[in-house]
Amino acid sequence: MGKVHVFDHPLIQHKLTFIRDVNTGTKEFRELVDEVATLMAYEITRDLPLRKTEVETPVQMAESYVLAGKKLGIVPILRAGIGMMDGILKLIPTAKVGHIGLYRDPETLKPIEYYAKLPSDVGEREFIVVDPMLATGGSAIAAIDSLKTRGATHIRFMCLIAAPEGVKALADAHPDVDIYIAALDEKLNDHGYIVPGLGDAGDRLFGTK
Ligand SMILES: O=P(O)(O)OC[C@H]1O[C@H](OP(=O)(O)OP(=O)(O)O)[C@H](O)[C@@H]1O
Ligand SMILES: O=c1cc[nH]c(=O)[nH]1
Ligand SMILES: [Mg+2]
Repeated sequence: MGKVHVFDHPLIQHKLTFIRDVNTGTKEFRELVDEVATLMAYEITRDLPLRKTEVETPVQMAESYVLAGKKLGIVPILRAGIGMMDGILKLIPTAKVGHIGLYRDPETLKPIEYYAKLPSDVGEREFIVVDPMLATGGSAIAAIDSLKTRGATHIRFMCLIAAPEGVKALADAHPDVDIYIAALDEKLNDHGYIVPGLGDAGDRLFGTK
């Protein structure tokens, strides 16, 4: 079973309050999601492996460290995942980016894939799949299915807000995938929205409502 990590860093929790706020407009919402994504990227990379190296400083040679693990890939789930991408790339600028396009059918709540484009060296990378919302879990499960079908073997999932139903569904479907969240909310409502949540992440990011 994958682990579930809740990032309780005070800056993340503070910014999340304003992301949730119904009175926060599109510009500020987008900026806050970007900032929280950067902070979450800082936390999620905490366990990346290092190897020792040497560097010549202006004073003398010094023992130091560089990253030594697999190369990284970020996969935002379109659309809303795009809102987290730049914030992550600020800290991991050499990561390659794959895109998986999914929307939730409003009647059935089932995800429909409409796009997938991944780096060519999928099998050699460790992927972080990102989406602000983990509701029923259907979209995250489908995105990770799609990545695995194309050869990915090391995958983590990162979101802002998760419902318990989505965490359970994702953990059951992909027990090898660790889940990183900023907040675990109460439940889903009858329309599959997270309660209390933040509303429709895509619409709030892109101003489409
Ligand atoms: O866990 P689930 O029940 O699958 O719901 C979560 C999905 O719903 C939202 O996307 P949406 O379908 O609204 O598409 P959008 O990003 O294009 O707005 C959200 O960004 C997730 O991808
Ligand atoms: O609460 C929710 C659930 C799914 N997608 C969203 O954007 N918000
Ligand atoms: Mg949406």
